[in-house]
Amino acid sequence: MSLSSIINNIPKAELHLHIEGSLTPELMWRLAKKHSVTLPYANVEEIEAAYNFEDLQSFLDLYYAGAGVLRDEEDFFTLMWEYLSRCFDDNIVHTEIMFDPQTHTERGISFDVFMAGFLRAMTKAKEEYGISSYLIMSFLRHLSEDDAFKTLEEAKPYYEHITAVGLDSSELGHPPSKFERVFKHAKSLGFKIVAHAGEEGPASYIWEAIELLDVDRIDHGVRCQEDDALMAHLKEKQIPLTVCPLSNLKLCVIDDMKEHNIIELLNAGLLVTVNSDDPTYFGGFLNDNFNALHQSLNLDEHTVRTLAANSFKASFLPENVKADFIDKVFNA
Ligand code: HPA
Ligand SMILES: [Zn+2]
Repeated sequence: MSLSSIINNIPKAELHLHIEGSLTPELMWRLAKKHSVTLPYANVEEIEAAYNFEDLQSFLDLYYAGAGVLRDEEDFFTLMWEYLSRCFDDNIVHTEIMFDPQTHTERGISFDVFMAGFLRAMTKAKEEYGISSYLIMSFLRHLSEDDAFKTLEEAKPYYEHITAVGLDSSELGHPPSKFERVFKHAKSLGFKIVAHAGEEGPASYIWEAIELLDVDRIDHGVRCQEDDALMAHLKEKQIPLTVCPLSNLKLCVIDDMKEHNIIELLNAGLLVTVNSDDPTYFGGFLNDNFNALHQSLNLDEHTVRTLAANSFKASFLPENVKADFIDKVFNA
């Protein structure tokens, strides 16, 4: 079997995916028409052509603008349903999905609207595809900690549907320490904790996420290699890194996929996983990320299976469920 078929056929989990970053240009166009929103593009091709980024911020500007077409429950349902259908195609059997409530509440769209749409699609995907999915509520780090506290409070009726709390958006200048109190509170409520750190920001932000936010996983984390003591700590504690290769390339964190350090991190004993981040903006879903790594770094079959097994190991699934999937990864 070719490596690409193995990539397709083995069961996988995705742990770093922003649902707003799975909005296809076609859906953006359709919803803009539906709600009479004027986009700065003449057609779908122009939307696609605009996806050339020089850094994280240049992407985030388009990403937040694009999310502006999401207005009613049906829109959020369709967004989630299209992503979960794509998971089915890629043989993703479990996914832990980030959503940015403040992107919507700031526009006057309440939790009741987007949560109803998300949860309806997630239930349907479980029934029709057998895909399990968890939600990670992410705070926007360019906003204040008070705003994050307010968001955590607004989410109260939905706590049972939210597994973890995360931190995303513009990293530089917004270190994890800015959110120490709200994450302490979220942890006391029983949420798992994740945070983007070490994507554009320095290794010290990864330390802060570990020491001040008490994270269960680091999102990205690829700059950990700049600090030997941090590498040793990540290895010893097996704190997972949810790495996103095509995202790193598109946002110029690396200049060439051949430079990607994911395999070096794996070989150094770190628990790394492969993820798509914002697939419709970065040019590929999960299997595309595996294939891009394979093309540039020449992965072997054992490495692919190890990365897929890591996706379950690093997930928030119950231990017995993880073990069953890991078994399947090595026998599929
Ligand atoms: O890669 C990312 N980094 C930070 N914030 C984000 N929000 C969506 N994607 C990202
Ligand atoms: Zn991300």
